Amino acid sequence: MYLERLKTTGDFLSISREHEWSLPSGEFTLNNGTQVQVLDTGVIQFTPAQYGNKDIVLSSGIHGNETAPIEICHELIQAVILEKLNLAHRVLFIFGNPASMNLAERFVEENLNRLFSGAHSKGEGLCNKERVRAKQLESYVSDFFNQVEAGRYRCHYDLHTAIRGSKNEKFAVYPFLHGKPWKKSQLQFLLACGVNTVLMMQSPATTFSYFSSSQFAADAFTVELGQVKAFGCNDMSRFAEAKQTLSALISQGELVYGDFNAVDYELFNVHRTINRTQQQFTLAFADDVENFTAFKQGELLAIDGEQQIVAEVDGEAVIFPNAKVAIGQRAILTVLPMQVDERFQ
Ligand SMILES: O=C(O)CCC(=O)N[C@@H](CCC(=O)O)C(=O)O
Ligand SMILES: [Zn+2]
Repeated sequence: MYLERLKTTGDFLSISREHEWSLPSGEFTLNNGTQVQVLDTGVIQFTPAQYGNKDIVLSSGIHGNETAPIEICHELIQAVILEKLNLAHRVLFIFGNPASMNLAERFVEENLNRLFSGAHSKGEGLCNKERVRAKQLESYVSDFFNQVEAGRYRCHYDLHTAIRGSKNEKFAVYPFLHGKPWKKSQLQFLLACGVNTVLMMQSPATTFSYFSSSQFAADAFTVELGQVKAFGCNDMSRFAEAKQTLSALISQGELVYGDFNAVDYELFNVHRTINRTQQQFTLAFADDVENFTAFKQGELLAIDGEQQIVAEVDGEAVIFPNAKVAIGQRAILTVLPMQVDERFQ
């Protein structure tokens, strides 16, 4: 049984990577009273003996080759199990796709981060391990939030890295809130993580962060920390603030920020999503063109079959351009700068 090894090493990441798609559940209690429950491979829940009012989900490795956040979460989990970090709140850590970590790939068969909010079960006859995993992850998150009394504070930070370089190295995606106000306190939290750039989505999505935001009213974000690198090849000093702030989030009753200052942030409204619809799909710019590169109105962005897709307005900037996505999926997100206004509370 892996539990003895987990107790002595705290290395839940290695155990998860050795059990790519499932791991028998098990539990134990730390000397400080924190209950440790392994729910599945990559899924570990911590319940302090006396816990505060926050229910916190930290996920990473939803894409297997996005290693910096996996390394951060690995170290946090290890610190908790080895009792170097005392938790103040209930926390659910998720390593999303251990099998794709072992391949050093984004996914094995299908992009896990397009399979939430029930998308795992759409498309008749379609079944694969990522679909099964998405459904399981939904139920772990759902149980985690629902196991305790209603009305508690919920958050979910789904940690990723971008495929391309980015003019803004760290940025977050604020899922569509269906007209609810964006929270300044969340911008402050992200800033404390070293993330000053936030994109406001304008429509529902099948991502993990949208799932927690829409179904559980959690403060949920996709957070992009740097660029894809192999395990061990990240300059972790670039993510020190993120690790420190996440550690504080789970170990301190409340986080305290300085005054909110709009000039600290670079905010972007999502202008449109460009989907790949045809087999023949090419981007009109090179692989080293970074996220947040702005185009002039009329400049060519992509060719989708016969259709030329051009920038609609001056300053339309590209995020996550990827010509290799499956047909029907997002190939580019475009954004325009925006300011803090009355829609932020
Ligand atoms: O750099 C890229 O092309 C992708 C990085 C990544 O995985 N981003 C997430 C964003 C999810 C969201 O829109 O909230 C993804 O594409 O799944
Ligand atoms: Zn990702």
